[in-house]
Amino acid sequence: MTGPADPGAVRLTAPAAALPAPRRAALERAAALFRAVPDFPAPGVVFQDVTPVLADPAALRAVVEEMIAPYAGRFDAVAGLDARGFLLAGFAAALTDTGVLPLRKAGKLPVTAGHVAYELEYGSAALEASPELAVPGLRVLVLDDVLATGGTLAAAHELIAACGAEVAGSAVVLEVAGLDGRDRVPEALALFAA
Ligand SMILES: O=P(O)(O)OC[C@H]1O[C@H](OP(=O)(O)OP(=O)(O)O)[C@H](O)[C@@H]1O
Ligand SMILES: Nc1ncnc2[nH]cnc12
Repeated sequence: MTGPADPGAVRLTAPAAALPAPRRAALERAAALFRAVPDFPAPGVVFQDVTPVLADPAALRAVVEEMIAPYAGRFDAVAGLDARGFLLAGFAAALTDTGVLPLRKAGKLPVTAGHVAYELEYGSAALEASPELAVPGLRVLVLDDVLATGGTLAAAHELIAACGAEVAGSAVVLEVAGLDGRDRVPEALALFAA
């Protein structure tokens, strides 16, 4: 059972709240699918696991379509952030006839065009991009599952700019409250909050 006292409770946030009833129902269903995992990957962290949402066909489609809707016609490629962002970006690219640009954790790509280090809730990391991102003026939509401290998304924005491309917009499935991620990327769309 969820409620205000449940630290893992997920709620649908605006602008999705203003949607037609069937779409809103699909998103409400998605909200109920998140799995909150206490003390993962470190004590005190309530990890918001989006995997059950990705495994549900109706929820997955509703979520991805809502993430890309505000940016329709305004991006040339979709960047997915390592690792769950890859899955969202692949679906979004297929829906919009665009390509995928994986922004990977450092050391995974054979050839890199940029490298940006950052901090997150439970450690530090770095993102790298392939040379396909280094196209001046390329308009890139950035997708990820979770916005927490905002370190990852801010690093992605920095990496895209450093490669000469442009951030067309950013969207995450869920924003974790209380970690000030919104302060770092105020323009990012978040469909849900916890
Ligand atoms: O807003 P932030 O504090 O930067 O946190 C958000 C990031 O943290 C999680 O990934 P994680 O780095 O754990 O990587 P993973 O996909 O390899 O699990 C999540 O998928 C986001 O990418
Ligand atoms: N609480 C959290 N849940 C999922 N991903 C995260 N990344 C950073 N904090 C997170």
